[in-house]
Amino acid sequence: MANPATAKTARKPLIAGNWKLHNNHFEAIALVQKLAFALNDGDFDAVEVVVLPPFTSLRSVQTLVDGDKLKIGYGAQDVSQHEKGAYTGEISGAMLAKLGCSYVLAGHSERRQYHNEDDAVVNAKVRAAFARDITPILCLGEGLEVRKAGEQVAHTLAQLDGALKDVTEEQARRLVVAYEPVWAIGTGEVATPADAQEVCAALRARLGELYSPETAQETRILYGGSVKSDNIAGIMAQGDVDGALVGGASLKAEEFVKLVRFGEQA
Ligand SMILES: O=C(CO)COP(=O)(O)O
Repeated sequence: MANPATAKTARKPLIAGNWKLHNNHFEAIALVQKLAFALNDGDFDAVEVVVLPPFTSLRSVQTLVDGDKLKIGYGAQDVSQHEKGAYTGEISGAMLAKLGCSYVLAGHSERRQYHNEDDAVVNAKVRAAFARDITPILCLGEGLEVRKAGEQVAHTLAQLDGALKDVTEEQARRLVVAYEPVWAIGTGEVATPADAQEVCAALRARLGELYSPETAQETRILYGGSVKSDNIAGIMAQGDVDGALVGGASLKAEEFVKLVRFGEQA
């Protein structure tokens, strides 16, 4: 078994901003420019920085990132499980790949809750992303009732199993997992570092069972849910937490920059 400390060092931290339903394309450009202006090469060497704007802002973000050779990555918040066809309102993996998206969220709790996405749909979306060489950020997490019942580990592991059906080991090596307890999203109710570590460690162990210990050690596992500059340091100090998936705090450039510099926060 690899030394956990060594293994963690080998995984580059990822700080991803999920903008949700915020920022038209003008606002998106302004925010990415502010981030690019404030962050330096040292930041980008230490941490991978990614933004996940709404679909309508992706083209503008692509043009800015490509034109100015910015080191900021970008991706989408959702992808259709379908390749093409009569699916009004859907966006395919091929379309996202054409826009240069490196990442796409799959199974965010807001999609599960408001769009009835179950594990089978999430699995199809994960595979649709991999089919286009886009890295899915697979979101998992329990609601408050499950947490109160102490079932958070079993619940998230079942979501992981469901989402990774027919995903190959070679694909799993590129996967990013995000543990986002639903009760901590947008509520200001952040999980304690120990809460985050408990589930992230269990997810990594399950990846080891489903694939191999090597793959489990390579996979980055993020925490998400009310991450702010004043709580990120404790969360990032955990052995199995490799980054953060950030909603509200990613909409303000100054705050997002502080998150990227999590090592400097108290
Ligand atoms: O859902 C989240 C990121 O995907 C978390 O959102 P908040 O950071 O606003 O709680």
